[in-house]
Amino acid sequence: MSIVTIYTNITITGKGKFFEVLIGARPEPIWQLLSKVGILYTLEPIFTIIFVVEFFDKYKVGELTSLLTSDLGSLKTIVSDNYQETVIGTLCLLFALSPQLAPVLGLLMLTVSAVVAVYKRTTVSVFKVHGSALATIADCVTETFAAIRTVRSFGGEKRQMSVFGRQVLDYERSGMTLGVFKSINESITRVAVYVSLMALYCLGGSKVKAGKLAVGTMVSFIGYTFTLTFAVQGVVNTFGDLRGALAAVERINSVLPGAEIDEALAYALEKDLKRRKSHDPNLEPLLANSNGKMQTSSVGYMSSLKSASDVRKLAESGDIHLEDVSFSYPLRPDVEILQGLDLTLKCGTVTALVGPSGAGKSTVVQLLARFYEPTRGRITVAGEDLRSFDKSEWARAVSIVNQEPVLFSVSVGENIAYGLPDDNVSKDDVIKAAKAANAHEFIISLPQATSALDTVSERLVQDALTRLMKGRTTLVIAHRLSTVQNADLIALCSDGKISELGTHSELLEQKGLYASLVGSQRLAFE
Ligand SMILES: Nc1ncnc2c1ncn2[C@@H]1O[C@H](COP(=O)(O)OP(=O)(O)OP(=O)(O)O)[C@@H](O)[C@H]1O
Repeated sequence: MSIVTIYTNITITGKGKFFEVLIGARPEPIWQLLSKVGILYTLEPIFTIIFVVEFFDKYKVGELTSLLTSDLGSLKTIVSDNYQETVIGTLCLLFALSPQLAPVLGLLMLTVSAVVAVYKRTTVSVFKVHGSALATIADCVTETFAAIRTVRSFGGEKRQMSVFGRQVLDYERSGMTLGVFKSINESITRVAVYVSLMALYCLGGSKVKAGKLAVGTMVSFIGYTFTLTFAVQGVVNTFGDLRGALAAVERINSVLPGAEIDEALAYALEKDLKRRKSHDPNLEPLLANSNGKMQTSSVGYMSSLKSASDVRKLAESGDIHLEDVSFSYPLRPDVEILQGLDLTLKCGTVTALVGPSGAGKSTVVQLLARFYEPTRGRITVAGEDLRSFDKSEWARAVSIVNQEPVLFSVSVGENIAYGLPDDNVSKDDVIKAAKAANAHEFIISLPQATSALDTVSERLVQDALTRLMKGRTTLVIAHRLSTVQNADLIALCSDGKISELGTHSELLEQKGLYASLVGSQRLAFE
């Protein structure tokens, strides 16, 4: 009687790439056969299967068959994480099981390999397009959230949504194309397998009939061919995809309940989208769930918001008051950044806001731009509470010029168009805006590169700003004394309040914090 034990010692540190399979010819002692059949190894990373065989009796076909049949299951389980290795390992065992059926198996392998090779060649570009479509979506999302303040200050939400929607549609299209390729590959492969199966039945059947092959051997042969080449592949792939998708859904679900919806902004966007006559197909997938109904809960209040023309009129004619404004950031509700701040920005004048680092100057700007609402107190424009203004319209009335401007990864022209109110901005509008910013000459000298904007003379930018500020209500936050001292009014912010107010000379005379900032050169000519 044969007593054969197989010890498997498997080390997997990655996917195997190079295999050398030694296949022995029968009949010969089992340990020799197994040592030749079973040594699979990869050079890098290491994938080694070592069979240690204890052999006490002579080799018998039937026992070998049952041994392979019973132990192959565990071997399959062990290596099933690595599909390629599974196939190659299984093939070795199948060759050992029945060299008579090997030609059919070879045919199957050749056909499948050819299909896979052709498929891989033809789908490289499809995969690339699909991958880059996904990367583009990721870039767009990263860029949008990194520059969310710029997006909001220009009222660019709809534009970003449209760009995102277009990219999602591109991704969907490339996914469909890829799906077609995958289906064709799957179909051809399956046809190859079924044809091979028929051939196996014919060939194997004739050998069984002639008494040259055991029925069990043939059944095992066919069974393993299918189980290991397709079922395992299909199940592993499907469950892999499903697991990934479920994990993603779980992550999304863990984030969504904590997200707060800015209802005023959501309402303004929906209203804006409805008002536009032009139909943007890129936005459709993103709005598919709204069914044309407002999603916001306070529609009554929202629909009483001031119209575009009212907002513009009030912004152009009225003073802006911050009245007893207190504010804490949502993530730090216990820290009050502004504590009853009062400030008036006179219509058409320049107010400079100065103060120590962390005093809350940028926070004031963010409240004025309505990135946040005051926790207490209110901001009024010409006596009207800012909360009664449509957020999108207010974004159009307010411009924020950052010290470090954000540029989106589109052309210079598209970056300029971002700040213009209409969706269909003409080239002339862009040129006009570029001229107003003293940037036209410089831009037309550029080959394509936006990064060279660093070389624009700061003087030119300053001149353009000075010109554009005329007649506009302006709040300047600056550390440059020349900018500050020319302002109509200087407000010093400290401890969340305005503690000093006046012109440059008045504040110097007060000999307070402003005078000491100037004295210590924290406000300085540069
Ligand atoms: N998003 C935020 N969440 C929580 N705290 C914030 C946030 N943004 C700013 N802060 C905190 O609010 C305080 C005021 O910040 P702010 O940027 O308004 O000061 P600043 O006067 O403009 O300072 P600087 O001159 O250094 O720019 C700081 O302590 C800052 O850490």
